[in-house]
Amino acid sequence: MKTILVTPRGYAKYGSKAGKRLEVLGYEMDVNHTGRPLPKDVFAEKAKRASGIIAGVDELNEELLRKCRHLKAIVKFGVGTDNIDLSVCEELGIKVGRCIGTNSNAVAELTIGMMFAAARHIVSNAMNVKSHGWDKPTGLELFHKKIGIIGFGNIGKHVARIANGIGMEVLIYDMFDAAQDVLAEYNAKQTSVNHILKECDFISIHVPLTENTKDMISTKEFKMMKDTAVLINAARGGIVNEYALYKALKNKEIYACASDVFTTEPPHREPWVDELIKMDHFIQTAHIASRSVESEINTVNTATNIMIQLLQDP
Ligand SMILES: NC(=O)c1ccc[n+]([C@@H]2O[C@H](COP(=O)([O-])OP(=O)(O)OC[C@H]3O[C@@H](n4cnc5c(N)ncnc54)[C@H](O)[C@@H]3O)[C@@H](O)[C@H]2O)c1
Ligand SMILES: O=C(O)[C@H](O)[C@H](O)COP(=O)(O)O
Repeated sequence: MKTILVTPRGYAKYGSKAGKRLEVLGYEMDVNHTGRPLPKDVFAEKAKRASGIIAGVDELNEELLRKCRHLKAIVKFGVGTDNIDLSVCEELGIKVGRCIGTNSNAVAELTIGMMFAAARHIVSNAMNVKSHGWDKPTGLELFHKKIGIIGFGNIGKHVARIANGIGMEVLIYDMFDAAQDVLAEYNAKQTSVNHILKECDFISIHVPLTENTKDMISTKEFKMMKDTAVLINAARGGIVNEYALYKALKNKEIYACASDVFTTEPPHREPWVDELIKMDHFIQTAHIASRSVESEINTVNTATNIMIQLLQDP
């Protein structure tokens, strides 16, 4: 029997009907119902037997891919494929699909939520009240402030749309120039990364993790930012150099940062990482940006359609 390995929790929750469409085509569904990512060794054993994998952030590196002798297709339950060695997939003829746009509004809404939370100390103040305090910190408003969006793809555009509604001035940077009508639609001005770093009050990262974007925001870039700047990273760990971020926050070079991602997830508990995570002007969430009911249902359907298409392609 040919098997489709499915690891994401969203698929286990909402995918039983969609999974039947693959069963009708003769595939057995091996769905991870644990609610947690599979341990690496368990994932590897299951992957080696699979014809298709609907994967979350599970690592599909060269060593494992070369052992997956039955594997025809991988569908990323989301968009970021930095966990999959794409060049080895190409060499081995393993097709790779991703669910473009299905989670982009979910990520944009979390991004905007983090901007408000970081600017108004919502998390640290709620924690203070939970431990019987009644501190009253003063924060910053978003209205009439400049937001710099680095990466103007599906998520960046949703962030721009919401930021417009809040009354922010929207500046964008992308490696590809946006067309004038698209800029007009999002009421956005195209500029350079350096201009965004120097001039923006809120800076939000929405590029993929690649060799070009690793450490895109590090010591030099923090020095360029305003000391009132708020940085949001709901893209990938490693695009913002976390040690440089720790130094910048410790030295009050920026106002605050909120991050949904970390280079290693969960973060390795080194002393400086613990110190960073405890800082009042730093918010860390556990890579939850894509996890809304709406986004997970959308992604289940799209991932299933793509898997069927890839398995049927000659
Ligand atoms: N936190 C989460 O749960 C979560 C969820 C979804 C996506 N993401 C991350 O967000 C990223 C963006 O997602 P998306 O759906 O908007 O993807 P997308 O492909 O629609 O947009 C990415 C944009 O980045 C631009 N880009 C790529 N490299 C660049 C560079 N070096 N400099 C400037 N621009 C560059 C591309 O041209 C593109 O416009 C994903 O790759 C993923 O890593 C995170
Ligand atoms: O790139 C994405 O779409 C998401 O960051 C990623 O896939 C989240 O994966 P999850 O932890 O929800 O499996």
